Amino acid sequence: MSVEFLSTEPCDWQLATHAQLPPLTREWLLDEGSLTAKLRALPGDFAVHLIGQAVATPFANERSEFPQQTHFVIREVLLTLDEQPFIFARSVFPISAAEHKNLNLAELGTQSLGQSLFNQPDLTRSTFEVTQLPLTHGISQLNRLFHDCDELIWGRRSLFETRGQSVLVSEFFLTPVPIY
Ligand SMILES: C=C(O[C@@H]1C=C(C(=O)O)C=C[C@H]1O)C(=O)O
Repeated sequence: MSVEFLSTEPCDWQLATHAQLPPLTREWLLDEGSLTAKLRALPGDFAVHLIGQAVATPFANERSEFPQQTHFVIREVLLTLDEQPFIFARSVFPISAAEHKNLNLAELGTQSLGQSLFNQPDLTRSTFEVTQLPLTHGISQLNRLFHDCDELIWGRRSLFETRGQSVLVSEFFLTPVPIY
């Protein structure tokens, strides 16, 4: 069964240290803790809505994070509070990570990827890269569809490493996140 992912175009990323981030934006984008935990601390019922998870071809600037790998799984989700989408997240990981018995990535379903990653004792995370999307980007259009709101959507990405495996996680902060 082929999956229709929502991400249809890559983003331009830059190291967070080079970006001029307003203070509240910085507080959200550069928080190194679990975004799932951060959302769960807000009012409302938290849920992960799975858009899709399948073997697929990442964008070139995602593949370049895994120079030795050739086959990948892509996972896209919406993190919601009371059914309102707060975060659109896209994760890319090699098949080897999907098959790793301790990571349980292949069976995640609507469980949060973060709950699996942040339970790993040897977890490390790279420096954040950030992006601010143009209104024409597909993810900005997604936000308009959900929230009838035009904003330059902020995103961040980082590379998690655990058990010799790597997971590239990109998270896009939709307009209910209090940074707009
Ligand atoms: C990495 C985390 O996991 C979150 C959940 C995701 C998922 O279930 O696919 C993807 C990205 C994150 O927003 C986290 O909670 O920090």
